[in-house]
Amino acid sequence: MNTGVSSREEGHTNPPVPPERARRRIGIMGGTFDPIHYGHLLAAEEAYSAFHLDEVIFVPTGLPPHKQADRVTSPEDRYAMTLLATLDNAHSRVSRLEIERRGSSHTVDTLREMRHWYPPDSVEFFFITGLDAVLEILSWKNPQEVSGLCHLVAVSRPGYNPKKMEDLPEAVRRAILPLEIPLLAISSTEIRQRVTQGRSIRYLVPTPVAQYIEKKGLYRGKP
Ligand SMILES: Nc1ncnc2c1ncn2[C@@H]1O[C@H](COP(=O)(O)OP(=O)(O)OP(=O)(O)O)[C@@H](O)[C@H]1O
Ligand SMILES: O=C(O)c1ccc[n+]([C@@H]2O[C@H](COP(=O)([O-])O)[C@@H](O)[C@H]2O)c1
Repeated sequence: MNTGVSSREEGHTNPPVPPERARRRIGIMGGTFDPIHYGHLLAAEEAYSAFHLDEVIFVPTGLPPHKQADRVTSPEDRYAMTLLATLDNAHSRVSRLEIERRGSSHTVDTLREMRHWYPPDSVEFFFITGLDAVLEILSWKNPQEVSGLCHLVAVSRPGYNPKKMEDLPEAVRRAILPLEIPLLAISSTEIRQRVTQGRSIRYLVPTPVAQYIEKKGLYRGKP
């Protein structure tokens, strides 16, 4: 037991007391996840390691602001697939925050709400997005406030040029942490198309997600 008494007085060497971590570092991986795939999972895991995060919270959107609501799979199915994909990862969890909130799922509202889950100034948020999403951030609700509430981890994604981030306003750029990850040219669109065409999605999504899609008959009739 560490009594706080120095090792010399106790006659043996105490292990060094690790310095207190000032603030918890929480990754937030937001997405429509229709369905979740290895591109999402790799982005979250790479951010977890690169920024020494304590955990990553996956937040499936309720109503994705920039996607046509009637073409998106039900929030409950997307939530279930996100859970299945992350169950084997002890530092990941999935939040129902956005799927239980009414109206469009805006990141600023999520960050404002999540701040109140923790004591004031005890947490730092790392919102994890693909480069494609970060380059669109000026079309989000209150992008400058978003940039003030979190670090924006911009992970590389095939087909998007990181130099384009230089065109964003300084207030947003300040919040961005670019992160190069192994490029995976996987998108949910392509997975949906493959299922519709009866092609394999093995090795693009975790097996339990592929099984869920099959069992529920998702994407069979829509590209
Ligand atoms: N292959 C990938 N590599 C890196 N980031 C990705 C990848 N796929 C998606 N992301 C990022 O994950 C987040 C959630 O993405 P989303 O759920 O919209 O998936 P998507 O594959 O882009 O979907 P869709 O094809 O339906 O538009 C976004 O920030 C997106 O940029
Ligand atoms: O806040 C906004 O207005 C906003 C607009 C577009 C996208 N986002 C968020 O960006 C994340 C990726 O979105 P998407 O549509 O690529 O799945 C997801 O968490 C969305 O809620 C947020």
